[in-house]
Amino acid sequence: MNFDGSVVPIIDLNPARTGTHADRQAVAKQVGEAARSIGFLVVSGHGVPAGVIERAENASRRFFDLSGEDKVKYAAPSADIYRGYFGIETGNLASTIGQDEAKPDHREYFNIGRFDLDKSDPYFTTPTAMRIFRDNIWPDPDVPEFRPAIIDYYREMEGLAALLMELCARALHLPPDWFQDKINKHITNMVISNYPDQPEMLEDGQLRAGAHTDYGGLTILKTENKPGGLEVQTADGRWVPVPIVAGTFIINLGDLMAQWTNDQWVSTMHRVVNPPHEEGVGSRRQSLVFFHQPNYDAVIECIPTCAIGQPVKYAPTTSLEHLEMKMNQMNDTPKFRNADAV
Ligand SMILES: O=C(O)CCC(=O)C(=O)O
Ligand SMILES: [Fe+2]
Repeated sequence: MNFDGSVVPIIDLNPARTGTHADRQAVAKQVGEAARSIGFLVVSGHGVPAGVIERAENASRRFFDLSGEDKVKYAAPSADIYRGYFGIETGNLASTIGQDEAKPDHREYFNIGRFDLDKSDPYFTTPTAMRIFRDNIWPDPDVPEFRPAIIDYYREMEGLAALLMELCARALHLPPDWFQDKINKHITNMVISNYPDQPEMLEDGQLRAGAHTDYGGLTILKTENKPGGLEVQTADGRWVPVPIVAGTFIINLGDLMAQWTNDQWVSTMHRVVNPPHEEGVGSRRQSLVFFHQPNYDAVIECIPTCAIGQPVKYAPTTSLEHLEMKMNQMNDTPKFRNADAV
């Protein structure tokens, strides 16, 4: 089942989308095996149109091609707003696992949140909601195609995430809709990261993205096959590359899935490494990352089928409580420090 000898399996979702009940169960079983062993999987047959992906990738590339001066026009107006453009080396993901001294990640990124809130539903207007559902910042004047392309892509990701969560429920011997009321008002942040060409070596110990686990339920990643890519840490501590297969997405579980399952499933440590020096020129790499995050008030506690015969490891938390705990650990270095150097 593993792709090309990798520890990360490739799983065809097509039978789960179009097949019989038995087909769905069979795909769910594969998802469960990957979740239990490495916490990463590569999915093909996902049904997301290639054109939607391509438009989102092209619009994003055009955004990052703007001058630093143009890009900072789309930066968040204050540090507590996690939207819009963040300049190169503004933070280090390794700070979220306690490595406060780690050097800043050599990437720039753009954050997008939900854009279609039903304001007649009080969930979306509470003081907590006001803090989370900030207005998006769109680069309309400079890249008018960005907003529609990203909205279409984000909608596709919502559908794919719902399918994956249903497969997770099946794999955990839960009713297929078990996660439904925990994700139907999700608070997903999508991050588009650009890792620029690296003509020069970075500082010792500095990476494109430092080691971390993701904070939410699951992450859907679309990236490129470039020198200097994504690595996952195996249970015995080795770092191994994740295969980049045309037309697929990489899925990884986040901390909430590990807590829900009492660590039967893994929220795997991963990082983005630098290209070899001789391949630094031409190594520019872009990732579209959909951090599927359950409803802010979703309670995360050991699910019944994972509590059998084992002590429960984690105290209950909520989706938002965990997210904010991790966000507060992120050691933001001064923002937009080198914005015009890219
Ligand atoms: O760009 C990648 O391949 C993954 C980045 C990542 O792990 C993240 O942004 O959380
Ligand atoms: Fe990550």
